[in-house]
Amino acid sequence: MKGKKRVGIVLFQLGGPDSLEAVEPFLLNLFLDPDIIPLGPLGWLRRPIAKWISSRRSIPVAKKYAEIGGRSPIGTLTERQRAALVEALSPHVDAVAVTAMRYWHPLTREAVESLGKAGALDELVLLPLYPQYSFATTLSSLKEWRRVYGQPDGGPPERTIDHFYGHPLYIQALVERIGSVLRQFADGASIHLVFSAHGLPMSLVDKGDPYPRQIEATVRAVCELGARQYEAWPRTHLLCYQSRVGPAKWLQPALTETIEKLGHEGVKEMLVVPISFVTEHIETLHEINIEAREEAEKIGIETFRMMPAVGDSPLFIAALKDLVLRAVGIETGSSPNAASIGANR
Ligand SMILES: C=CC1=C(C)c2cc3[nH]c(cc4nc(cc5[nH]c(cc1n2)c(C)c5CCC(=O)O)C(CCC(=O)O)=C4C)c(C)c3C=C
Ligand SMILES: [Fe+2]
Ligand SMILES: [Fe+2]
Repeated sequence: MKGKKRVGIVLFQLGGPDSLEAVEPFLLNLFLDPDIIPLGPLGWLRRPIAKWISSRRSIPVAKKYAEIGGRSPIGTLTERQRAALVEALSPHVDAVAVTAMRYWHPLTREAVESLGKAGALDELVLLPLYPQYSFATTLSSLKEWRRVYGQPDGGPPERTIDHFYGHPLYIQALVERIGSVLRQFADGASIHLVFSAHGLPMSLVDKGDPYPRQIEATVRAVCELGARQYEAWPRTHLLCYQSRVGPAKWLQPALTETIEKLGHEGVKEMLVVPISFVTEHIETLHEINIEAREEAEKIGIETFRMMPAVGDSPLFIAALKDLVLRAVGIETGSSPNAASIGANR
């Protein structure tokens, strides 16, 4: 009998500064990315503009990183996901998983080097850890992969998982996380569920970026499943977008406006659900858990809670495992219904 397949897995993520000194070069890498800031004919100004923005922005942003422990936890938390995924896959395939961060170490180049050291592979699975596809995240990472890795002759066949916003185990992982926080309220049904996704400039949405539609689909699926599984599932939910950068028009409504509006309506209890992230980082730990919380308190909201990210929870790792096994054509028999997975964007 043939042994297990050797499967390379590349986990793509945004990355974050691992020290306060790394904040400025991290931001420089981010603002140098034409998929984050398309400059069109002004592209030749990219470097001076990116240098200017990152040097100015690094001062307030480093203060925020200082308040959440002096670094982004995204590297450590992604490493936990990577290790848990390899372990979960071990009965089925011989997995070699590496992480390719878009703007800070381990960068894509380092991921390619690590894979090179792993020896021959039967297949390669590209798995961006962004549940919802966006030009700014998924596409940017995959383009960087192609630039750095190229298309080596005789390389293993590549399978790309470019989104998983409706995967039943991912949805279940979110519902379970929300459920665990709902229990901390006297009556879950009467609180406000506020889904908060990372924002996106309207310029990308107008170019056909499927991200907002996929976010909406995730929210719908979570609420449908939650209402079926929990008697005290909140009767009201809203979707808003956080972390706008710069003066251009972004997806609306903003998280801050939403909190303000709910406060004025007399809402006293809310649970914020970060919906586009799979680990904690500055956007959840600072923007929601510090800044939005302060805002909420000021406006009279008495109980403000945030759902912890799906992280390396067994259900989320099971979702990633299922995605990888399907990508390499292995059926385990315990997989969820194929029809509900990876619906078209
Ligand atoms: C879900 C995913 C994300 C989308 C879509 C996205 C778009 C996007 N982001 C910026 C600018 C910044 N993002 C920053 C941090 C950051 N962004 C995401 C995810 C998405 N971004 C994550 C996970 C993080 C956290 C990284 C960490 O340190 O832990 C930052 C840096 C922080 C700051 O300066 O506020 C910037 C800048 C743009 C412009 C954009 C769409 C075009
Ligand atoms: Fe971002
Ligand atoms: Fe951001």
